[in-house]
Amino acid sequence: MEDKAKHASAIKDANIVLFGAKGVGKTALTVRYITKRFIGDYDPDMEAIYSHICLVDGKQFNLQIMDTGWQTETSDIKEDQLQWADAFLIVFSLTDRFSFDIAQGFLTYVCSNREDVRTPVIFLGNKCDLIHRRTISEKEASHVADSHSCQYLETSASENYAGVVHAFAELCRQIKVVNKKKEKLKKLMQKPSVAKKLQIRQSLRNFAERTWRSRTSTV
Ligand SMILES: Nc1nc2c(ncn2[C@@H]2O[C@H](COP(=O)(O)OP(=O)(O)OP(=O)(O)O)[C@@H](O)[C@H]2O)c(=O)[nH]1
Repeated sequence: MEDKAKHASAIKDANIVLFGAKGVGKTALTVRYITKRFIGDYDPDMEAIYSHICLVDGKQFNLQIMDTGWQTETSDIKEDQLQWADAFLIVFSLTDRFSFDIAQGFLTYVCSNREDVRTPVIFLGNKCDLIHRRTISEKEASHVADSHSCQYLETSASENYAGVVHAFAELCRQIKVVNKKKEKLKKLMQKPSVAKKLQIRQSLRNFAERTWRSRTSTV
């Protein structure tokens, strides 16, 4: 019982990085999530890391949220940002097609360059309160997310605090699943019988590769 209580309150560290074009609401989302407030105007182009402790499904997460300055090119994404992250929020504005196009590029780039193929990514359409200025449909955006096997969500940093909390909570849930898988694999690798099997498999693979190379080099 005591063990269970300890387990429930164990704090997991998790780093989240937000990417997105200028003015899509990266700072508004982060500040809204942490302070519950929507302030309206923020210092543009300032990179900052915010700390926040949250509780998701009885588990505490010690979040470090990196609100990056805006980017327009995938080359603006830094290698250390990709390595640092345990999860990504790729944000665009539902009222701005240019930001959607940029976000698609980021999604492709992050999905193929993240540290681990299992690192969670959520594609996020923000400003859903601006119904009359909306230019990207839910169908179009979720199709893009599906093609990268990512979750798609819509938020309004200004009007819907619960939606913002939901987006961060979903990331925490996905991080939890990935961490569990990693731990399981680590434990498995510590078993001598499994390590032996993997070693044999690798040797066979190396042998097959060598044979294939020697055959193709004599052709
Ligand atoms: N209506 C509405 N406005 C929003 C929402 N989120 C952000 N904004 C507004 O959009 C503008 C840009 O928001 P920021 O949070 O500064 O956007 P950002 O992505 O951090 O911008 P950069 O730092 O320049 O990249 C501000 O005027 C916000 O008030 C939203 O959900 N709805």
